[in-house]
Amino acid sequence: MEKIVFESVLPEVFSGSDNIHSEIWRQRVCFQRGHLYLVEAESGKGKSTFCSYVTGYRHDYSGRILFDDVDVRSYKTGDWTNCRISHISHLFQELRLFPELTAYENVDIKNRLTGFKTRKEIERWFELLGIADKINVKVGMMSFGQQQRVAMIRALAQPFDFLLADEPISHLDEENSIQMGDIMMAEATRQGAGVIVTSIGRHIGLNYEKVIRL
Ligand SMILES: Nc1ncnc2c1ncn2[C@@H]1O[C@H](COP(=O)(O)OP(=O)(O)OP(=O)(O)O)[C@@H](O)[C@H]1O
Repeated sequence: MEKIVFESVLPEVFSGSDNIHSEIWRQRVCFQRGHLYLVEAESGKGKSTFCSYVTGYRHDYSGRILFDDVDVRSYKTGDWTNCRISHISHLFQELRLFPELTAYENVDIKNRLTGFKTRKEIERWFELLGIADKINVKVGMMSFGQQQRVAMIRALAQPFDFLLADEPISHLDEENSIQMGDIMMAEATRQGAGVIVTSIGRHIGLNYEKVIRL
């Protein structure tokens, strides 16, 4: 997939509001593969809603969302499944890890769908993110910041054309944020993928090509 286009999209929840000043809602915006975007907004403006539309978990909007000129309203369940396995990866704001599985199992359960990364490569990410000692610990026993790092590793353990990172560093210190940004961009560059980071204010210091106010 080369591009994602939002055309006059407006979430139903905002349909009664005349007071919308957004560079995405009701506008035309094109996200291109291989480019890096920051979507900034205050709480409640719809960052998670935006991600849910791109990943097909929600469809409560007017307007059109196009993947390479195809309106995603025509997508069937199988199309969305294929998309999530091989084209769009999503780091959820609320992570959605399985607390009863270990950190490694959480990554492996995704990686096994495509066999994209070797165990060695995954272990290397755990090392780089400073949680190698937690690899066999149940996620329910880890801090939120540690879980955030596991969720990023899981998001990277698949092929993708676009990566959506919803508030990826909300619980990380400066050093880990930088490391997370480096790892994320290294993998995105390797795959030639587009990256869309959302932020409420504090964000990873990357060379964003476009900053969009939601
Ligand atoms: N599943 C849903 N169905 C319908 N409306 C929703 C749903 N989830 C959130 N909303 C509404 O959409 C609006 C935007 O919410 P959203 O969670 O996308 O904001 P956000 O910018 O991600 O906020 P935050 O930074 O606080 O997480 C809110 O008014 C919210 O009530």
